[in-house]
Amino acid sequence: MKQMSHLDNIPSTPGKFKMEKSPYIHRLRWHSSLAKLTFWSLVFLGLIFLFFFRSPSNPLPSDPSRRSLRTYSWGGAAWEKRVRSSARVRSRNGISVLVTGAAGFVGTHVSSALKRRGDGVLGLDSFNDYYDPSLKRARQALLERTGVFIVEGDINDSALLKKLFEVVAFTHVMHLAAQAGVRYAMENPGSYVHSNIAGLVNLLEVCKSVNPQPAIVWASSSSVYGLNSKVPFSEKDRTDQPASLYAATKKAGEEIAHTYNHIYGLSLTGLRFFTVYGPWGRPDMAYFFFTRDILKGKSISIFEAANHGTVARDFTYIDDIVKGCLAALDTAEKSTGSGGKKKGPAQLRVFNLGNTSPVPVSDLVSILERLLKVKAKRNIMKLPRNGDVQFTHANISLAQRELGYKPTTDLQTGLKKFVRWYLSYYSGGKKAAG
Ligand SMILES: O=C(O)[C@H]1O[C@H](OP(=O)(O)OP(=O)(O)OC[C@H]2O[C@@H](n3ccc(=O)[nH]c3=O)[C@H](O)[C@@H]2O)[C@H](O)[C@@H](O)[C@H]1O
Repeated sequence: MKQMSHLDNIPSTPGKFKMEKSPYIHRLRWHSSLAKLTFWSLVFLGLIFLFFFRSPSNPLPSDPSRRSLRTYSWGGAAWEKRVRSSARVRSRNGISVLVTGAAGFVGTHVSSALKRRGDGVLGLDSFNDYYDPSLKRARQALLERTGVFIVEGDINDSALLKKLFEVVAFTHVMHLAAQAGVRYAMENPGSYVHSNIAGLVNLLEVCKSVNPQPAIVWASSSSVYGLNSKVPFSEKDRTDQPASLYAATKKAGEEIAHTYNHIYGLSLTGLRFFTVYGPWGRPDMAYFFFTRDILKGKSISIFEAANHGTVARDFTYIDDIVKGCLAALDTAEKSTGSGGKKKGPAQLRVFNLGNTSPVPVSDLVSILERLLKVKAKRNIMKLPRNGDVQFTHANISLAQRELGYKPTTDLQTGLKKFVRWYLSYYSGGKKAAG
């Protein structure tokens, strides 16, 4: 009773207390306070219940901002054996590489190329549902046939990453796991922070602590050039005007890489990919969903800039990108630190990996029309304010000089290969599509 009158005496809103004098009002207040107490107690109990009894095996995969809640099962003798066997180097002077995002578009191609030349490869992928996970599973099946095991897990899971380094002393990490897509950043900003910032930092934290430290090559993006209008884009140009949160997180990644290189002696190479396309590509990219929609007879939106200005991209074929990635791994110097301590200066690089011949999006559509033998229903619309920039164009002389990078596939040739794969994959021949 004492407690109640005490509660009763606490004004819910400052200044209100003195006005309430009638005993009737006091009774009402007593009831409403009891009701409030009961209500908040139930809310509190509910929260405790949610916190402690939420089933970890019931993730929320359709809400990527909550990906941190997802749990995966890993570990055990059989699992470790698979990890070891996948990462075993089978050629002289081969390297052992942890490929994050291995079930992704670029990750699958890079993993299979490394495996083909006898390197040890272990994949890591969260299989999130940003786009159709069945495509990721099909890529996984493809890699499994070549002897690459993909561990299912999140780059934010330190315990898992530490375990992987305990089992295998990876010489290199090819870090391709990321939240991709420029326009989606407006829909789900949290997923970009989760993967491209928190995930990257977590990975670097583990890499800096292990002994020996691996050399790291990772995917940055052409989008870091943002509103830069000096063409072609050179690594020396300004990258402080990102036009999307995606671009901002990739740019942040480059700065984070600088820090880990500076403090811990990690060898870090960032690759600025320019609109990569090809077989086994990403369904969220324009060339991919244009193909799907043209075949379905659905209209497609083609963006144009103000005053009918052309929107263009330096589309880069996947095989050229793979060569650039492998060359970056092969020329990466060793990290200089160990066990979290820097011993000397380490390599820090950034390269453009583009094609150096931008193509207007409307020309991309014309090529697809010819290859698919179907006329597109074109809906020309003004470039929405969604993070897209008007054009990209890579200066690749640095990559040419340092990596021997030389793209050889033009858009026409590359799209032909993509369309052949697309038709085979989606006409029921999913398994045959290679
Ligand atoms: O280089 C990168 O770093 C990025 O490349 C890719 O981004 P983008 O270059 O924007 O590719 P993509 O979406 O295929 O749009 C292609 C063109 O079609 C135009 N576009 C797009 C959609 C549409 O409906 N209409 C349209 O005209 C659109 O305006 C654009 O001009 C990756 O997705 C990204 O993850 C990142 O890696």
